[in-house]
Amino acid sequence: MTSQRAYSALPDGAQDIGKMVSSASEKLGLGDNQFAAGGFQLALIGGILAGVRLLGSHALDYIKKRIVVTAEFDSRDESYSWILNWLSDHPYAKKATQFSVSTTIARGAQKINGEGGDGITATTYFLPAPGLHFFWYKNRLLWMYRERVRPSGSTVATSGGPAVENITISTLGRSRDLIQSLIMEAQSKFIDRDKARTVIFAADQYGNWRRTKSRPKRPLDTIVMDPKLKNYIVNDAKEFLASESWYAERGLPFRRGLLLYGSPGTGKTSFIHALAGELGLNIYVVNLSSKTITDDTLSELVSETPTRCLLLIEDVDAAFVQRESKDAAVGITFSGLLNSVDGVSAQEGRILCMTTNHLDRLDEALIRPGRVDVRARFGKATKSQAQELFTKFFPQPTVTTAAPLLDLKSPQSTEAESKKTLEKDKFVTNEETKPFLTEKCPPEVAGTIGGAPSGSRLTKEQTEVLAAKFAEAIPDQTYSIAQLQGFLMGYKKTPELAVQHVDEFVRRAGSADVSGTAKVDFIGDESSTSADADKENSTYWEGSEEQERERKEFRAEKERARRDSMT
Ligand SMILES: Nc1ncnc2c1ncn2[C@@H]1O[C@H](COP(=O)(O)OP(=O)(O)OP(=O)(O)O)[C@@H](O)[C@H]1O
Repeated sequence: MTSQRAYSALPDGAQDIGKMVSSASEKLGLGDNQFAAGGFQLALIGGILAGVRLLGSHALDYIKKRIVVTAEFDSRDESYSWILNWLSDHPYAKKATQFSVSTTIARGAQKINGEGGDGITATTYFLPAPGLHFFWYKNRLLWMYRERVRPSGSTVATSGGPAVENITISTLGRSRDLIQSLIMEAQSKFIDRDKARTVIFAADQYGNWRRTKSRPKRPLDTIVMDPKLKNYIVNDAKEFLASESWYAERGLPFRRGLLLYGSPGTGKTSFIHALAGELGLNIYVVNLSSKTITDDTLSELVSETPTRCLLLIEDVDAAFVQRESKDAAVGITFSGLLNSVDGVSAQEGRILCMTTNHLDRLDEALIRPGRVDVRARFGKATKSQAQELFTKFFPQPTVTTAAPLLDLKSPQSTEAESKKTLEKDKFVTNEETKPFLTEKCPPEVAGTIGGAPSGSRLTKEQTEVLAAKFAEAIPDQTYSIAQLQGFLMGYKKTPELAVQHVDEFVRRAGSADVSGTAKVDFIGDESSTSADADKENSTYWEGSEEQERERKEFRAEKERARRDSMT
């Protein structure tokens, strides 16, 4: 009775609940025990109120779903970058009083640097700060909520990683069309941004792909190499990308493997960049020597590459040389690598490009047909390639009248003249050019080899004469293109001086320790490869016999060591 009286102070609805609870406790025979009855009643009231609240929030949720459309974006997903990029361009972001300033468009662990700008300072993005924002889109009011949350759980991808961000964009109504069109617009704006560029992704320490930079697409014709080999690889890759159904009909995994091998500085990486540009693919780079990469992260990374991309593993031999030298910190195993590149989770439609300076150090299993379909050897510059490099380095002029060539026979006048030119144009020199020039170099100019400024003062014919002289002085297949380019960098505006000093460069390089670089490489031609291609059902651009013999000896030695260790 006491408790019934106490309920009279409560509002009508709650009084009724109180009375019902009280009579229930009496029916249960708890009325005499004040403590038991009180506890029971409190528990029952709490339960009923929680139920009412739950029902209320469900009802609210239900109503919200009927009248509000919401899209959610998670910073771990690519779509988050589309939205941030879109928002940074929206008039609201430009006048929002609560905004965050960023030089990157970050999506969780992945950062998209503010590319562009003036090339010195990064582009700055102004974004609505975390919290609630209202803005207009196509004459409709939208609201956005941006928040930062700590990732829950500890998957490989998120453990210890930075905070995750969420954005929700909502509007009144029942149709998704408006928000969908916003998303499509954001996506195409984002894609357009990268159309003329090759985007490079690398694995970060959390096992996520992280966008590291984007570069203007490198034109294929800036790569000096055997044109037959160049065309072969490009056409092969194009044909591959267009043959998805052919692979599907035969039940073959839709993947292609490419191995580029040869001395350092012969253009393997540069060619891959140009190839990616030509195919319109982005590059995903894996560094096997990285201490944070394990079999699991590699497999996860490979499976997370997009369906069309170029997966690049540079210096593929390096990780396993370190492994053999018992560097316990290297977390990748050879079988882990094999499983990742051709395991079930490996993405379809990707071109795997591997590079190495030491073909002979690669395990046969890694480069067997199916994993590597095309092998291409990159050799030292032939005379004609040296000539081509020279003409590409000093681009064809727009001038039609011949300028007087600098007097090559009068070193004093040419040195003085070149100094004058160089005052305006500082540059770095490599070892070969040090004796002549010691200035600082501007960043590489995209689209030209090495960065020689366009609009030379010489005519095409004059440049060609100099190029022929340059090639004459360069011994065949002795220097890498990078070495020759390094030398030419010292004479960005004075091709005559380059020709004047080329003999000295050759003499110096000859007297320096160039063991290993003086060895003659060659780029095989198509005819010399057909036998191997038939034999191994794969297209090979083979190296010299000597290299092949070295490889066989190396394999035999490895086999002997394996057998010895078993006995
Ligand atoms: N064949 C080439 N055509 C045009 N440029 C080249 C060529 N070879 C080298 N270079 C230039 O030399 C530099 C180094 O080239 P690159 O990194 O592509 O060589 P690499 O063969 O991948 O070397 P490494 O084996 O050491 O990685 C770049 O600036 C590139 O522009």
